[in-house]
Amino acid sequence: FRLAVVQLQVSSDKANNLSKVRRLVKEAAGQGSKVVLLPECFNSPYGTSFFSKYAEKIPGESTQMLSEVAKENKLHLVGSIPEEDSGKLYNTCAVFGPEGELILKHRKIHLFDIDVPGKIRFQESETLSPGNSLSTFDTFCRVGVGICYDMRFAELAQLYNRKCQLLVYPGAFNMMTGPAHWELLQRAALDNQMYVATASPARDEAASYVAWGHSTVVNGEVIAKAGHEESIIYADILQYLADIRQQIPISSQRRDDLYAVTAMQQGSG
Ligand SMILES: O=C(O)CCC(=O)C(=O)O
Repeated sequence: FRLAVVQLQVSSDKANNLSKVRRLVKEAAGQGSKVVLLPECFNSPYGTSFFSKYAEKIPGESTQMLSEVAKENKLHLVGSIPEEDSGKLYNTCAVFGPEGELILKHRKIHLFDIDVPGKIRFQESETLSPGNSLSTFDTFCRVGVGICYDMRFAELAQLYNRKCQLLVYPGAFNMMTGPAHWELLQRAALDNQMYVATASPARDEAASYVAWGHSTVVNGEVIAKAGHEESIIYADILQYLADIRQQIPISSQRRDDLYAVTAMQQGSG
Protein backbone atom coordinates (compact mmCIF):
# COMPACT_ATOMS: atom_id res chain seq x y z
CA PHE A 1 0.00 0.00 0.00
CA ARG A 2 1.06 3.60 -0.47
CA LEU A 3 1.97 5.74 2.53
CA ALA A 4 2.14 9.52 2.25
CA VAL A 5 3.86 11.88 4.68
CA VAL A 6 2.71 15.49 4.54
CA GLN A 7 5.43 17.92 5.62
CA LEU A 8 3.09 20.82 6.31
CA GLN A 9 4.27 24.42 6.68
CA VAL A 10 2.53 25.02 9.99
CA SER A 11 1.74 28.65 10.83
CA SER A 12 0.06 30.51 13.67
CA ASP A 13 -3.13 30.68 11.56
CA LYS A 14 -5.06 27.60 12.63
CA ALA A 15 -7.75 27.91 9.95
CA ASN A 16 -5.06 28.08 7.28
CA ASN A 17 -3.30 24.99 8.73
CA LEU A 18 -6.57 23.06 8.59
CA SER A 19 -7.47 24.09 5.06
CA LYS A 20 -3.99 23.19 3.82
CA VAL A 21 -4.33 19.75 5.39
CA ARG A 22 -7.58 19.26 3.44
CA ARG A 23 -5.88 20.18 0.19
CA LEU A 24 -2.67 18.21 0.71
CA VAL A 25 -4.39 15.04 1.91
CA LYS A 26 -6.61 15.17 -1.18
CA GLU A 27 -3.50 15.51 -3.30
CA ALA A 28 -1.92 12.50 -1.54
CA ALA A 29 -5.11 10.48 -2.05
CA GLY A 30 -4.98 11.36 -5.75
CA GLN A 31 -1.57 9.65 -5.82
CA GLY A 32 -3.09 6.45 -4.44
CA SER A 33 -2.16 6.89 -0.76
CA LYS A 34 -4.05 4.75 1.74
CA VAL A 35 -2.37 5.99 4.90
CA VAL A 36 -1.43 9.65 5.40
CA LEU A 37 0.73 10.97 8.21
CA LEU A 38 0.70 14.62 9.36
CA PRO A 39 3.30 16.43 11.49
CA GLU A 40 3.34 16.81 15.26
CA CYS A 41 0.92 19.59 16.31
CA PHE A 42 -0.20 20.21 12.73
CA ASN A 43 -2.77 22.80 13.80
CA SER A 44 -0.43 24.86 15.99
CA PRO A 45 3.09 26.29 16.11
CA TYR A 46 5.20 23.93 18.23
CA GLY A 47 6.10 25.37 21.65
CA THR A 48 4.95 25.31 25.26
CA SER A 49 3.59 28.86 24.97
CA PHE A 50 1.20 27.77 22.19
CA PHE A 51 -0.24 24.53 23.54
CA SER A 52 -2.99 25.96 25.74
CA LYS A 53 -4.11 28.47 23.11
CA TYR A 54 -4.41 25.89 20.32
CA ALA A 55 -5.56 22.93 22.45
CA GLU A 56 -8.91 21.33 21.65
CA LYS A 57 -11.02 18.57 22.98
CA ILE A 58 -11.26 15.41 20.88
CA PRO A 59 -13.61 15.53 19.06
CA GLY A 60 -13.14 19.23 18.28
CA GLU A 61 -12.59 21.46 15.28
CA SER A 62 -9.27 19.99 14.09
CA THR A 63 -10.13 16.34 14.65
CA GLN A 64 -13.58 16.84 13.09
CA MET A 65 -11.73 18.04 10.00
CA LEU A 66 -9.48 14.95 10.13
CA SER A 67 -12.52 12.71 10.35
CA GLU A 68 -14.16 14.35 7.33
CA VAL A 69 -10.98 14.30 5.27
CA ALA A 70 -10.30 10.63 6.09
CA LYS A 71 -13.85 9.77 5.00
CA GLU A 72 -13.86 11.91 1.85
CA ASN A 73 -10.60 10.36 0.69
CA LYS A 74 -11.21 6.83 2.05
CA LEU A 75 -7.92 6.50 3.90
CA HIS A 76 -6.33 6.30 7.32
CA LEU A 77 -5.24 9.70 8.59
CA VAL A 78 -2.81 10.24 11.45
CA GLY A 79 -2.11 13.62 13.03
CA SER A 80 -1.24 15.15 16.41
CA ILE A 81 -2.65 18.23 18.13
CA PRO A 82 -2.47 19.75 21.61
CA GLU A 83 -5.45 18.16 23.39
CA GLU A 84 -7.37 19.49 26.40
CA ASP A 85 -9.15 17.00 28.61
CA SER A 86 -10.45 17.57 32.15
CA GLY A 87 -8.22 20.60 32.66
CA LYS A 88 -5.04 18.85 31.51
CA LEU A 89 -3.15 19.26 28.26
CA TYR A 90 -1.67 16.40 26.22
CA ASN A 91 0.23 16.08 22.97
CA THR A 92 -2.16 13.66 21.29
CA CYS A 93 -2.07 11.82 18.00
CA ALA A 94 -5.47 10.89 16.61
CA VAL A 95 -5.98 8.20 13.98
CA PHE A 96 -9.08 8.19 11.78
CA GLY A 97 -10.22 5.39 9.47
CA PRO A 98 -11.76 5.49 5.98
CA GLU A 99 -15.29 5.80 7.36
CA GLY A 100 -14.24 8.87 9.32
CA GLU A 101 -14.22 6.90 12.57
CA LEU A 102 -11.81 7.71 15.41
CA ILE A 103 -9.66 4.59 15.77
CA LEU A 104 -7.35 5.68 18.54
CA LYS A 105 -5.76 8.51 20.47
CA HIS A 106 -2.10 8.20 21.39
CA ARG A 107 -1.01 10.65 24.06
CA LYS A 108 2.74 11.27 23.93
CA ILE A 109 4.25 8.98 26.54
CA HIS A 110 7.68 10.60 26.89
CA LEU A 111 7.57 14.36 27.34
CA PHE A 112 10.33 16.37 25.68
CA ASP A 113 12.27 17.83 28.60
CA ILE A 114 15.86 18.61 27.69
CA ASP A 115 18.44 21.16 28.76
CA VAL A 116 21.60 21.48 26.67
CA PRO A 117 23.37 24.57 28.09
CA GLY A 118 23.84 27.34 25.56
CA LYS A 119 21.93 25.43 22.90
CA ILE A 120 18.41 24.37 23.73
CA ARG A 121 16.14 24.09 26.73
CA PHE A 122 12.64 22.73 26.26
CA GLN A 123 10.31 21.53 28.99
CA GLU A 124 7.05 20.08 27.71
CA SER A 125 6.20 18.93 31.21
CA GLU A 126 5.73 22.57 32.26
CA THR A 127 2.43 22.49 30.36
CA LEU A 128 1.69 18.94 29.21
CA SER A 129 0.82 15.70 30.96
CA PRO A 130 2.08 12.36 29.63
CA GLY A 131 -0.02 9.57 28.17
CA ASN A 132 0.15 6.16 29.76
CA SER A 133 -0.43 3.62 27.04
CA LEU A 134 0.98 2.11 23.88
CA SER A 135 -1.14 2.48 20.74
CA THR A 136 -1.47 0.31 17.64
CA PHE A 137 -4.00 0.07 14.83
CA ASP A 138 -4.63 -2.21 11.88
CA THR A 139 -4.78 -1.18 8.27
CA PHE A 140 -2.90 -3.00 5.50
CA CYS A 141 -0.45 -3.91 8.24
CA ARG A 142 -0.30 -3.29 11.98
CA VAL A 143 0.95 0.17 12.85
CA GLY A 144 2.51 1.38 16.11
CA VAL A 145 2.10 5.05 17.04
CA GLY A 146 4.52 7.31 18.90
CA ILE A 147 5.12 11.06 18.96
CA CYS A 148 8.53 12.67 18.42
CA TYR A 149 10.52 12.24 21.66
CA ASP A 150 8.88 8.79 22.02
CA MET A 151 11.20 7.85 19.15
CA ARG A 152 14.23 8.01 21.43
CA PHE A 153 13.01 5.14 23.59
CA ALA A 154 14.06 1.92 21.93
CA GLU A 155 12.04 -0.16 24.37
CA LEU A 156 8.82 1.24 22.91
CA ALA A 157 9.89 0.34 19.37
CA GLN A 158 10.94 -3.12 20.56
CA LEU A 159 7.54 -3.74 22.12
CA TYR A 160 5.76 -2.55 18.97
CA ASN A 161 8.07 -4.76 16.92
CA ARG A 162 6.45 -7.90 18.34
CA LYS A 163 3.24 -7.11 16.46
CA CYS A 164 3.77 -4.19 14.05
CA GLN A 165 5.31 -3.80 10.62
CA LEU A 166 5.20 0.01 10.51
CA LEU A 167 5.88 2.67 13.14
CA VAL A 168 4.68 6.24 12.65
CA TYR A 169 5.99 9.23 14.56
CA PRO A 170 4.66 12.73 13.98
CA GLY A 171 7.69 14.71 15.14
CA ALA A 172 9.46 18.06 15.20
CA PHE A 173 13.16 17.71 15.87
CA ASN A 174 15.09 21.00 15.86
CA MET A 175 18.21 22.48 14.27
CA MET A 176 20.43 20.90 16.92
CA THR A 177 18.99 17.42 17.49
CA GLY A 178 17.68 17.10 13.92
CA PRO A 179 21.01 16.75 12.15
CA ALA A 180 22.45 14.77 15.05
CA HIS A 181 19.76 12.16 15.68
CA TRP A 182 16.62 12.33 13.50
CA GLU A 183 17.57 9.91 10.74
CA LEU A 184 19.78 7.79 12.95
CA LEU A 185 16.95 7.02 15.37
CA GLN A 186 14.64 5.95 12.56
CA ARG A 187 17.25 3.81 10.89
CA ALA A 188 18.04 2.16 14.20
CA ALA A 189 14.73 0.41 13.71
CA LEU A 190 16.72 -1.70 11.27
CA ASP A 191 17.49 -3.80 14.32
CA ASN A 192 13.78 -4.25 14.73
CA GLN A 193 13.18 -4.86 11.02
CA MET A 194 10.34 -2.43 10.60
CA TYR A 195 9.23 0.41 8.41
CA VAL A 196 9.40 3.73 10.22
CA ALA A 197 7.79 6.97 9.01
CA THR A 198 8.29 10.39 10.54
CA ALA A 199 6.39 13.59 9.70
CA SER A 200 7.91 16.96 10.59
CA PRO A 201 6.51 20.42 10.00
CA ALA A 202 8.34 22.25 7.21
CA ARG A 203 11.10 24.52 8.48
CA ASP A 204 10.16 28.08 9.41
CA GLU A 205 13.29 30.07 10.23
CA ALA A 206 11.16 32.79 11.82
CA ALA A 207 9.45 30.45 14.29
CA SER A 208 10.40 30.39 17.98
CA TYR A 209 11.13 26.67 17.57
CA VAL A 210 12.74 25.94 14.20
CA ALA A 211 11.85 22.44 13.01
CA TRP A 212 14.46 20.40 11.17
CA GLY A 213 12.03 19.13 8.51
CA HIS A 214 13.29 16.12 6.53
CA SER A 215 10.27 13.89 7.04
CA THR A 216 11.48 10.40 6.26
CA VAL A 217 10.42 6.82 5.60
CA VAL A 218 12.95 4.07 6.27
CA ASN A 219 13.05 0.31 6.21
CA GLY A 220 16.56 0.33 7.59
CA GLU A 221 17.55 2.19 4.46
CA VAL A 222 16.02 5.57 3.68
CA ILE A 223 13.32 5.02 1.04
CA ALA A 224 11.80 8.53 1.00
CA LYS A 225 13.01 11.81 2.44
CA ALA A 226 11.77 15.41 2.23
CA GLY A 227 13.91 18.52 2.20
CA HIS A 228 12.98 21.26 4.65
CA GLU A 229 10.19 22.92 2.66
CA GLU A 230 6.49 22.03 2.47
CA SER A 231 6.06 18.82 0.48
CA ILE A 232 4.53 15.36 0.37
CA ILE A 233 6.70 12.25 0.24
CA TYR A 234 5.48 8.79 -0.71
CA ALA A 235 6.61 5.27 0.07
CA ASP A 236 5.20 1.97 -1.09
CA ILE A 237 5.15 -0.49 1.78
CA LEU A 238 5.93 -3.83 0.22
CA GLN A 239 7.00 -7.41 0.78
CA TYR A 240 10.42 -6.32 2.08
CA LEU A 241 9.73 -7.01 5.74
CA ALA A 242 8.51 -10.56 5.36
CA ASP A 243 11.60 -11.30 3.33
CA ILE A 244 14.15 -9.66 5.62
CA ARG A 245 12.56 -11.10 8.76
CA GLN A 246 12.90 -14.54 7.25
CA GLN A 247 16.40 -14.04 5.86
CA ILE A 248 17.83 -12.50 9.04
CA PRO A 249 15.61 -14.14 11.68
CA ILE A 250 16.58 -12.13 14.74
CA SER A 251 13.16 -12.44 16.37
CA SER A 252 13.64 -16.17 16.86
CA GLN A 253 17.32 -15.70 17.78
CA ARG A 254 16.73 -13.43 20.78
CA ARG A 255 18.19 -14.75 24.01
CA ASP A 256 15.02 -14.58 26.08
CA ASP A 257 16.89 -16.49 28.76
CA LEU A 258 19.27 -13.53 29.20
CA TYR A 259 17.17 -10.37 28.73
CA ALA A 260 13.64 -9.13 28.19
CA VAL A 261 11.76 -5.96 27.29
CA THR A 262 8.41 -6.10 29.01
CA ALA A 263 5.36 -3.83 28.92
CA MET A 264 3.77 -3.20 32.29
CA GLN A 265 0.50 -2.46 30.48
CA GLN A 266 -0.23 -2.82 26.79
CA GLY A 267 -2.63 0.04 26.28
CA SER A 268 -4.84 0.18 23.23
CA GLY A 269 -4.48 -1.92 20.12
O1 LIG B 1 14.14 14.53 20.75
C1 LIG B 1 14.34 15.58 20.14
O2 LIG B 1 15.46 15.94 19.83
C2 LIG B 1 13.21 16.47 19.76
C3 LIG B 1 11.94 16.04 20.40
C4 LIG B 1 10.83 16.95 20.12
O3 LIG B 1 10.95 17.97 19.51
C5 LIG B 1 9.51 16.57 20.58
O4 LIG B 1 9.37 15.58 21.30
O5 LIG B 1 8.55 17.25 20.20
